This record gives sequence, C-alpha cells and structure tokens, in this order.
Amino acid sequence: MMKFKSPPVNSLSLDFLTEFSISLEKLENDRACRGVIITSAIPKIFSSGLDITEMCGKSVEHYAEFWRAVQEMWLRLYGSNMVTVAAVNGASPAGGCLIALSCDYRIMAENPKFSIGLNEAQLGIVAPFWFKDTFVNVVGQRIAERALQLGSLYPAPEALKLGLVDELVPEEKLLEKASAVMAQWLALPDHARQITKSMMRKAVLDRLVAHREEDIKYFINFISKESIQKSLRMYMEMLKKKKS
Ligand SMILES: CC/C=C\CC/C=C/CC(=O)SCCNC(=O)CCNC(=O)[C@H](O)C(C)(C)COP(=O)(O)OP(=O)(O)OC[C@H]1O[C@@H](n2cnc3c(N)ncnc32)[C@H](O)[C@@H]1OP(=O)(O)O
Repeated sequence: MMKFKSPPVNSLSLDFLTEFSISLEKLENDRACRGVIITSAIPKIFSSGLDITEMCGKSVEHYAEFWRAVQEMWLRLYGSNMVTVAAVNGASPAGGCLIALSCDYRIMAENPKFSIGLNEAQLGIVAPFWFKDTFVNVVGQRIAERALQLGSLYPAPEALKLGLVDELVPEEKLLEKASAVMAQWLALPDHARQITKSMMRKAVLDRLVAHREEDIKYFINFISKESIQKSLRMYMEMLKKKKS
C-alpha cells in the first residue's frame, strides 16, 4: 500500500513526483511485489493535483524539470506491470484524477462532497494529450469531450455513473474493499494479465515516449505565457479567498 502524505493537500510538487516515481520503480523491481494500492493519509484529500506553485513564476529550466517529472510519474504508473488499485478517499482534481485513472481499478469513498475530474479548463490551462488519452481510455470519447471542455469535477455518485470510478463504498470500508479487489486481480497468472495490460495501454504510452521532448517544449511555451501565468495567479487567489 502506498499512502500519499504531503500536507496540506497532497499537491504534486517536483519533490513529491520524484519520490513517487522512485517508490514505484523500487516496487516494480521487487519480485515479491505484484500489486499496489494507492491512497491518501490526509483526510478528505486524495491529491489536489499538480502543485500550481511549481508552474508559477519559475525559470524555463524549472518548468522543464517539473514537466519531465510529471511525465515520468505517469509513464511509470500507467505502464506498470503491477496491479494498481486507487482507493480514492477524498478530492481528486486534475493530476490527482490522472493518478487514479492510471490505475487498473478505482474505488472511491461514497461521499458526494468528494469530487474527481480533469478540471484544467477551469484554470485556463489545457490537459495535455496524454492526460486526455488516459481519460478517454476509461470513459470513452463522448464523455471525455464534454468533461474536458467544461473542466468538470464530478461528485462521487456522478463519477460512478460516468464510469470515471468503478465503485463506491462507505469510507470506512475503502481499504478492505481495495484489498479484496487486489486479491481478485492477483488470482490470475501475472504474465497473462501483464501482456494484456500492455497491449491495451501501449499505443498511448508510446505516443508520449515518442514525443516527450516536444511535449516538454510545448508545456514550457504554454505555461510561460503571461496570460496563462495570470490565470494561474488568479486561481491561486481564488483558492485563498474561498478560505477567508
Ligand atoms: C500544455 C499543458 C499545459 C498545462 C497543463 C498543466 C496541467 C495541470 C494539471 C493540474 O493538476 S493543475 C492543479 C489543479 N488542481 C486544482 O484545481 C485543485 C485546487 N485545490 C482545491 O480545489 C482545494 O484546495 C482542495 C479541494 C484540493 C482542498 O480544499 P481544502 O481542503 O478546502 O483546502 P484549501 O483549498 O484551503 O487548500 C489548502 C492550501 O493548499 C493550497 N493548494 C490547494 N491546491 C493546490 C495545488 N494544486 N497546488 C498548490 N497549492 C494548492 C491552497 O492554496 C491552500 O494554501 P494556503 O497557503 O492558503 O493554505
């Protein structure tokens, strides 16, 4: 089990992403480890997505390093040979949603206050093609078109209806259920499941691998625009105001 614990909201900073990727690599190389359940140690928050402060007012070199770390995390998780189960025990916007979508199975706490989705458009930014591809592979083209254009965050019951998560369980049963699902998936021979998983995901993974440097350049160019920087600053202000 891997439990995110980066208060206050498990935002995906460069350090967080680096540590997450290293942990995944270690587990991947450990022959005794066949599966991982991903959840959060912070009540009400699975992950608040990419750390917005990493994308505001930093150098081009920093943006490049940060984006490479985001790519690396996704390539490792989406391409993992292990069984990956997301036990989503709180809010899961944007990058948090990407982590859940990259797993093999998603179980969410049945709390309508917890929402999940790719809300990038609401911040005035655009979910990259590989976020979009991952989303489409879970819910299909039509639902993805609407959800991504509107930057919708769906409360848990709606997320279930759309297939964004596979099931809802009472919060106190979440880990028990995740373990049961893990046992069911691990009952199959690894090689058959792994080859099948790779067959289903390879095209999408290969697309990023083939365009990785281009994707970094595109991100730097996009995020460095003054209009985008302004949108992000306003969004951060809005988050702070909401509090007071
Ligand atoms: C070409 C491609 C170009 C660009 C693609 C870039 C892709 C980006 C994908 C992303 O992941 S963008 C991030 C999107 N995330 C969000 O929109 C989530 C924003 N946060 C929230 O909605 C809420 O914070 C929450 C529902 C997660 C939690 O709510 P609550 O418990 O009420 O906490 P607070 O809102 O008071 O937040 C506490 C604290 O944390 C700061 N914070 C929250 N989220 C982030 C974040 N993603 N990055 C950095 N910091 C974040 C928030 O401002 C508060 O800070 P204080 O200093 O005021 O304590």
